[in-house]
Amino acid sequence: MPQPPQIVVENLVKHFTVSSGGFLRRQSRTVKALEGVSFTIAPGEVVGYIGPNGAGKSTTVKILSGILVPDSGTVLVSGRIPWRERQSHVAKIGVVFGQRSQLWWDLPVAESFALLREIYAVPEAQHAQTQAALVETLDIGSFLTTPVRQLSLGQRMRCELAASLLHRPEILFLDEPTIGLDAISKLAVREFVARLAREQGVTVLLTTHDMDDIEALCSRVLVIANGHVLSDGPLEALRQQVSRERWLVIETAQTLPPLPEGVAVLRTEGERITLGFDPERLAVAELIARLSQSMTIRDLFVQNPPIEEVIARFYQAPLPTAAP
Ligand SMILES: Nc1ncnc2c1ncn2[C@@H]1O[C@H](COP(=O)(O)OP(=O)(O)OP(=O)(O)O)[C@@H](O)[C@H]1O
Repeated sequence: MPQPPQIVVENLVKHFTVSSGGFLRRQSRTVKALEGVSFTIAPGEVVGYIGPNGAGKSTTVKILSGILVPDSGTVLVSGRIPWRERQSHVAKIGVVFGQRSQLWWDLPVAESFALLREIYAVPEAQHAQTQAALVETLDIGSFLTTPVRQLSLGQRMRCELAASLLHRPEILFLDEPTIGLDAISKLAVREFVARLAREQGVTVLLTTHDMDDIEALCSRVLVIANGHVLSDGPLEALRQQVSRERWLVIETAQTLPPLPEGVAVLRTEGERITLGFDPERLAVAELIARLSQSMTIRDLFVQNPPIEEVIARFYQAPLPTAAP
């Protein structure tokens, strides 16, 4: 039986009024950050929340975590209205904003952790146990006594993750958790989040511009643009919605013969040529056979277009017109 949703968002609307101009010619305009956003998330799901800059992602996360109040619409997180029941709500959620720190800049990491224990009123024994487990899995033991401002970004992000989980939340909101990290730190963060969801059933809503984060972690992706949800489903479904195109990459020292209709050269790098084609119009075996008739191919492989390209095309597609 499907589980009842843990997060229910219905018709969320949030507008901001921003003033511009000088003291005398002051003007104000309305920024429509969210224009009727709805979705549900089941317990234990790991959902990617993606969209171009300014789409409304952070605004959604701020409302879900009780920081912002929407103009209209309803939100229930484990049956709670986040901005009404803020205290009991924050005790059950963890939040990491990659661009901001929840740690005290001048204090050693361990002291920040101790302060968080007090803020969340976590019993000492439970705190010690959770902290020990987090220190081990995130490998942050060697800099617990270092002031936060002296940590590298990768070290700090691992501490942020630990800080957000010390009170054992059932839901984790991650806003750009891998931004600016090197490849190894990104992998460490991804692996940690995957384990958290798998082993402890923590629900994760992950906002990111990094498609590798999405591919590594999310069984489902919500796409938002201009305050509207444009798509909701597995990444593969999104790919198919945008294009059936596949790529044939060939290596050859020769020049290409005239190509069959519907096949295009996408890029040429030295002796490596990437062709785009629609497998429903022309089967890959047929394409290879036709090319091989008039040239020698040294190596070849077929691949899907990188997900970044798929998403970029999706963002460029015409947006639904807003209701007047
Ligand atoms: N406090 C605010 N005051 C005025 N406008 C705001 C405020 N917060 C957000 N906005 C505007 O609302 C829109 C949505 O912003 P939001 O931060 O939710 O986007 P985002 O999808 O998180 O973008 P990014 O990927 O760039 O982080 C933007 O146009 C932004 O400028």
